[in-house]
Amino acid sequence: MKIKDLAGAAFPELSVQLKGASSDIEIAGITADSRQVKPGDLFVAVAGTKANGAAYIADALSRGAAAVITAAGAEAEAEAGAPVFGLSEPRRFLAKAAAAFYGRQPETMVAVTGTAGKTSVASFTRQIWAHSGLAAAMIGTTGVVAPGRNDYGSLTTPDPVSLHKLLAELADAGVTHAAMEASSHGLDQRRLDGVRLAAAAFTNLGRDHMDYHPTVEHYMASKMRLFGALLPKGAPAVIFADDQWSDQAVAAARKAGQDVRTVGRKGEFITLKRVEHFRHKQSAEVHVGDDIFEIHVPLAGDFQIANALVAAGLAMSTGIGAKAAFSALEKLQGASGRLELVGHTKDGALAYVDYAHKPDALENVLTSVRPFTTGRIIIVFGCGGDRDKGKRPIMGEIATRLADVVIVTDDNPRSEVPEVIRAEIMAAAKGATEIGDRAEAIRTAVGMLKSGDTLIVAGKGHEEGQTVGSVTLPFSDHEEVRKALGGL
Ligand SMILES: CC(=O)N[C@H]1[C@@H](OP(=O)(O)OP(=O)(O)OC[C@H]2O[C@@H](n3ccc(=O)[nH]c3=O)[C@H](O)[C@@H]2O)O[C@H](CO)[C@@H](O)[C@@H]1O[C@H](C)C(=O)N[C@@H](C)C(=O)N[C@H](CCC(=O)O)C(=O)O
Ligand SMILES: Nc1ncnc2c1ncn2[C@@H]1O[C@H](COP(=O)(O)OP(=O)(O)OP(=O)(O)O)[C@@H](O)[C@H]1O
Ligand SMILES: N[C@H](CCC[C@H](N)C(=O)O)C(=O)O
Ligand SMILES: [Mg+2]
Repeated sequence: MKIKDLAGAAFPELSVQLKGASSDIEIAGITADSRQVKPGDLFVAVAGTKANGAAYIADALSRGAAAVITAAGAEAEAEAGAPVFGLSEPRRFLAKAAAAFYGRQPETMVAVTGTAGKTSVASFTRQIWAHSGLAAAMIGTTGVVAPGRNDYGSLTTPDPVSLHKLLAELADAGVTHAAMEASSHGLDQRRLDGVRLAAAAFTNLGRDHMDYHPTVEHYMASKMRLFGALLPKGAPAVIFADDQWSDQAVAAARKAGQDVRTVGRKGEFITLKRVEHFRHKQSAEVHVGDDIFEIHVPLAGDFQIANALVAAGLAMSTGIGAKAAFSALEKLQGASGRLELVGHTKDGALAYVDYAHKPDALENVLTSVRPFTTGRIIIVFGCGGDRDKGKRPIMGEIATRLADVVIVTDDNPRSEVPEVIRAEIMAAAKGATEIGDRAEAIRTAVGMLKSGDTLIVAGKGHEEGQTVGSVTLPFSDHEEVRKALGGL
């Protein structure tokens, strides 16, 4: 593909620089990582959190880059060898150029943002579409699920080059519908700017990623790019109505001229009237216009009703009828490691694996299991290293307030000293026990279970590794819980 065809009219800044022969430069591939450059590739230098790609232009050229895009101003300093063009938004260019280069995307794409519930909503939306016979996919924290495909994930929102390569593969394999997660990092770093969205959704906002975002307003504003910058005018914006931040999300979508569809107790598109919680399932009455539906969700946790309604809202905004959407909910499978029942003791104490690794999620999950726990709630959790340190004491406090037995352990300490992370949690977790080794912490907790108790092992969910330093050792909460239950 020629460089002039990569970004089309979207980057007049580039068009004016592409004079004469330079506009016919052939591009063999695109990358933002100089170490990945192959001869003939376009290297897009972007400024990141640790490094500035502009410092690697020489490296990219030495590996045979055919051309370079960098921040306006930085091109003057680059060594010659191939054309170097300066743009005001290299990250946006990267996303648009990757979309143009790989070309195809599933016809109907939706994206969901929010602090908690993204993976669940993306997974549920895929399941509702699939229930109606559509070739549907999901892309998110747990990976990629599509007909005949199930890949383990790494980033919640992949970088634009991997994302568009993936979307083209899915479209070529016949996938027509895809639901993806839009993380705040992804939105802020323009990873989704090349995706053609048919609808988008917002679940809620709570504390997360305060190591990356300077303020909660910046965090919310990054999320609101989904409506303000990405979703086309007039397209459906499905918004969970019962969160503290719902009004701001509605205002952002209205300002962008979108078709706002609220769901929840205060929702106008899908109105939640009544919920009954059982041990492993929930039933609810919902109204859509003048129609009344009784829905049954075979999952525990109040929050799953909220996620199910957002997913139904997205499906109903992309061609699925209300009846079909709600009947699909009866067969819903929870996303791996989201309040997932992994087993129970002989006398019926339940053991769940959950992905709560932030305060609101922990609070939600602990309050969700209280109504059906006649004995004690036992929680095993930790906090990740190289991530928001402020959430550690907050999560310590929540755990001790809402659970009866708290065991603080390790969860991906990464480059930090695990004892220090645990101490920061323990400082606000009066009466908690500290057991660094996660497998031992799980064994200890399972060994304590008595009839009526509920165990929650939180923080790692679907993860298959424990990252200590720069090494990821195989580790699965599911497996450790099963092993411990088997040994009773
Ligand atoms: C903080 C963060 O989001 N970092 C992501 C970001 O890296 P960055 O732009 O900050 O990279 P950098 O290291 O500063 O380097 C800047 C640029 O120089 C380039 N470079 C660097 C070295 C070199 O030799 N040559 C070279 O060209 C890099 O490729 C990069 O393009 O862009 C990279 C490529 O897209 C990501 O891999 C990387 O994710 C890191 C690994 C990460 O851990 N991200 C997490 C925090 C994340 O994104 N999480 C969200 C939300 C999770 C959730 O709550 O669900 C997610 O979407 O997963
Ligand atoms: N709607 C919700 N409201 C509050 N908490 C929720 C909600 N949905 C899920 N949770 C909690 O958050 C955890 C993660 O859920 P999920 O993976 O669906 O969210 P996510 O937004 O994708 O999270 P991440 O950003 O970490 O990928 C669950 O295990 C549960 O503890
Ligand atoms: N997407 C999140 C996942 C955190 C999961 C938790 N197990 C941890 O390692 O902190 C992040 O990268 O911040
Ligand atoms: Mg997720």
